[in-house]
Amino acid sequence: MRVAVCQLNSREDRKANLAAAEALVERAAAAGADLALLPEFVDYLGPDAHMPAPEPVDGEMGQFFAGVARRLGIWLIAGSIHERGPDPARTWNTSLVFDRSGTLAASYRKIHLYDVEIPGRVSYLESATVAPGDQPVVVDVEGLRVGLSICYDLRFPELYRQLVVDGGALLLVVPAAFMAHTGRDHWEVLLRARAIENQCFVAAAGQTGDHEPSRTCYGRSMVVDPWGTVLTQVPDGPGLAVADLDLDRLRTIRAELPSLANRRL
Ligand SMILES: NC(=O)CCC(=O)C(=O)O
Repeated sequence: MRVAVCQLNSREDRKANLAAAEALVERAAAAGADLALLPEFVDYLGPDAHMPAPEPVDGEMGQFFAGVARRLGIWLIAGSIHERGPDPARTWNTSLVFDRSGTLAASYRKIHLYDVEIPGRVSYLESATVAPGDQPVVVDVEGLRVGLSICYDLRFPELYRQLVVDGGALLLVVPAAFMAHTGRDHWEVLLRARAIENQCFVAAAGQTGDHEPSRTCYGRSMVVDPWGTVLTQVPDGPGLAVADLDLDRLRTIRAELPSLANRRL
C-alpha cells in the first residue's frame, strides 16, 4: 500500500483550494499512490463570516471529491469539510473516504473539538460552530484497516487505542490544521507516540502557512512507521510526500516487542 500525504494552504477562495487539492491528488496518483490523504478544512480555511454553507456528505463537496477519486482511480480521504447537521448553528467537521470508484466508503465526524485559550497565541472555540461526533470509525481499504481521526483528536490516545484494539486498525490517519504555535513542540512527538504505542503506521496531512484572519498552520505532513521512524515528511509550503507501508515490518515489530499483546488494562 502506497500512501500520499498532501499538504495545502487552503484559504478563502474555495475554487482555488479545490484546484490545489485536485492537483496534489493527481501528483499522488502519478506517483503510484493507492491512497491520498488531504488535510482538515480542505475546501475552506478563512473567516467564519464567509464560510460556505455546510452540506450533506453527498453535496457539492462530496461529489467533487468522489469525482476526483473516480477519475484518478485512487482511494481518497478528503480530510474534512463542514457537514450539515440537525443544529442550524453548528456543523460537523467531517472526513470523507472515497474508494477508487468514487463511492463513499466511510465518513468520520471529529470527536474532540479544539477549545483552547493560550493568551496572546491561540484563541479558538471550535465547539461554538461545530458539534462533536461520537463514533470512532475504521474503514477497510483493500484489506488494510484504516482508523480515522482529525487534528485535535491526536491529543487523545484513548481514541487511537480503540481504533486499534476494537477496530483492528493498522494505519491511523490524521488530517489536520495544526497550529504553528503548538505544532512546533507537539506535532511530531504526538504522531510518533501514537505510532509507537499502537504499533501502527500513522499518516498525517496538514494545512501549512498563513490563513485569514489570523491563523498559522504548522504543516510538516508526514508518514510514521510502527517503530516511530518518520518515513517521509513534506517541507514548508504546499506539496506531498509518498511512502510505502511495509506490513511485514509491522508484524515483525508486533511479534518482537509485543507491547499491544502485553496490555494489562
Ligand atoms: N484544528 C485543530 O484541531 C487544531 C489542533 C491544534 O492545533 C492542537 O494544538 O491540538
